[in-house]
Amino acid sequence: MPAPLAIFDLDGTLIDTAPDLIASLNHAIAPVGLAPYGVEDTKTLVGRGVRVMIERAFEHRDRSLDEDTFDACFERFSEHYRAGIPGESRPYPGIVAALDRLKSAGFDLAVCTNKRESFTMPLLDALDLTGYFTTITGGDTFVFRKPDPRHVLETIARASGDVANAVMVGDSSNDIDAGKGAGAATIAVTFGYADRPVTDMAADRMISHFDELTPDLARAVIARQ
Ligand SMILES: O=C(O)COP(=O)(O)O
Ligand SMILES: [Mg+2]
Repeated sequence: MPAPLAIFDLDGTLIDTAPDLIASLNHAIAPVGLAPYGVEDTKTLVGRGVRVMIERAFEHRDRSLDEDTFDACFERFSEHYRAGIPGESRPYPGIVAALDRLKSAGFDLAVCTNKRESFTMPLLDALDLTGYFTTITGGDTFVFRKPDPRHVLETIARASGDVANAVMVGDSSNDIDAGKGAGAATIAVTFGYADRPVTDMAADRMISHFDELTPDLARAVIARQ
């Protein structure tokens, strides 16, 4: 029987990345004359990767976006974001202790994020988190990504886990929908960038601080499946 597996979303779950995402977005859109966004806009912009974030930034300002403009914005975003890592991004309070607890209790840990690998890996490295995870999959690891359940299923497969013994921890409906669709247990965090009320996501459990994420809780949520 494979070890229990705890799978974490990244932006808004493991790491509070909002200030850096928004700063790089503003850097990317300034030359085309789009007014800057604030950190409070993260909830309506972030969650489905950089492409969608840039598309939404134009949509929200009622501006059309052609492919050349997108490419230029994407380039500017990528260069600025990568150069700034880790910037102001920090692991959420209590997450490192929670990862330590789970690991000590025999859990394997994985990351399943819609963030591209080329941003994900350096950020996890810079914050000394990489070593915790047996598997890290990003928004461009496969041809599908959350909320597609296959992103979760393939992450579990790469971690040699079992969906019946896995829990997906995330902040947005992408994470909870993908986890539930895969048949995994789900835990929603209430401190991230949810695009809709966390109470509406029907996760198996909600937590408002990582102090609540104990091996007992993770096992209980998995057992309830
Ligand atoms: O980069 C994004 O838009 C979302 O990333 P996440 O899946 O880690 O929340
Ligand atoms: Mg997230």
